[in-house]
Amino acid sequence: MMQLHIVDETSPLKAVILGTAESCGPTPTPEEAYDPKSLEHILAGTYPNETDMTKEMEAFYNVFKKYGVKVFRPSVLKDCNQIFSRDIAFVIGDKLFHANILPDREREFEAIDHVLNKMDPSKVIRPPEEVHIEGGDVMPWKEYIFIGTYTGEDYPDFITARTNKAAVEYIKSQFPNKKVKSFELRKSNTNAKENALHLDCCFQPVGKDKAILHKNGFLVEEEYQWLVDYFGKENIFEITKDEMYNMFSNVFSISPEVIVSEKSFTRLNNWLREQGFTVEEIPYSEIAKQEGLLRCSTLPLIRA
Ligand SMILES: NC(=[NH2+])NCCC[C@H](N)C(=O)O
Repeated sequence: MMQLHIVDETSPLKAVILGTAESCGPTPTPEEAYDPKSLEHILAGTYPNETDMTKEMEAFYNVFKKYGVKVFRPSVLKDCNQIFSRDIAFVIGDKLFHANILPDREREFEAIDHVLNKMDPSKVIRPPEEVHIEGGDVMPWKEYIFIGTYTGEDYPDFITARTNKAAVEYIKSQFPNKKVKSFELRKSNTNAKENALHLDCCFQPVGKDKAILHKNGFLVEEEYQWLVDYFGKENIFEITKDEMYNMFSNVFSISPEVIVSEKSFTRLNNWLREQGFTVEEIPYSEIAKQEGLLRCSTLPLIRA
């Protein structure tokens, strides 16, 4: 039986689900888009194709193989976008939570059944229906669980708001011994530069005590400031609006020392190397057009 174990974002990765771009279907119509960056590329005629995205995901797969990580893939559903495994479920401690994801994406979950079958069924949990939550908004970090949310009254108007207040309360009730810290995120259905789709689109811890952060992704200044104070200004790489749009905060840690990043993220990759990290650079700019990147494409199951 598989022993799940995730308590942070960077401990050495042992097992992961990596999404797939295979049979991701034709270019969606503008009405079918559920994030502003995909919409932008659908309208401009630059939406990415399956061949290019599959190559990018293979490059990611090869990095995992190089570091000896056990990689599971979803079974391929016909004409279904299954790139962003992160959102369909998430692991905290030794439990896997079945995300109550955007209904447009619900189908993606059945494709990981063969992985769930390896787990103790009592450790696979489905939150109640009113709890809206996606893995991109959930980050266990030592004694904390960080959660991105949007609690405005206009929550139902935002297809980009995926984690609600009930989710924050639910996670608190499940983990009474953890400190659950929530962050209100800026949402826009139409402007990707003003939209933090998930917490991992404007923030991510790296290494043991550092973080990548974008101020404008946060709606409440004190919540942003809390992160600055927690990590310390000198340990933070603050990214610009354009860098957030390019998904700089969505790199992925294989260990506290090794980070997978996009090859064009020059300013970030140089900073990471200056801090002593090994940076595994891969091409991922086609997938980036769908407002997700490396962290979004993974669902970590075990970190040592
Ligand atoms: N964890 C993430 N940031 N995932 C990105 C998912 C992107 C996808 N286009 C969506 O809107 O659902």
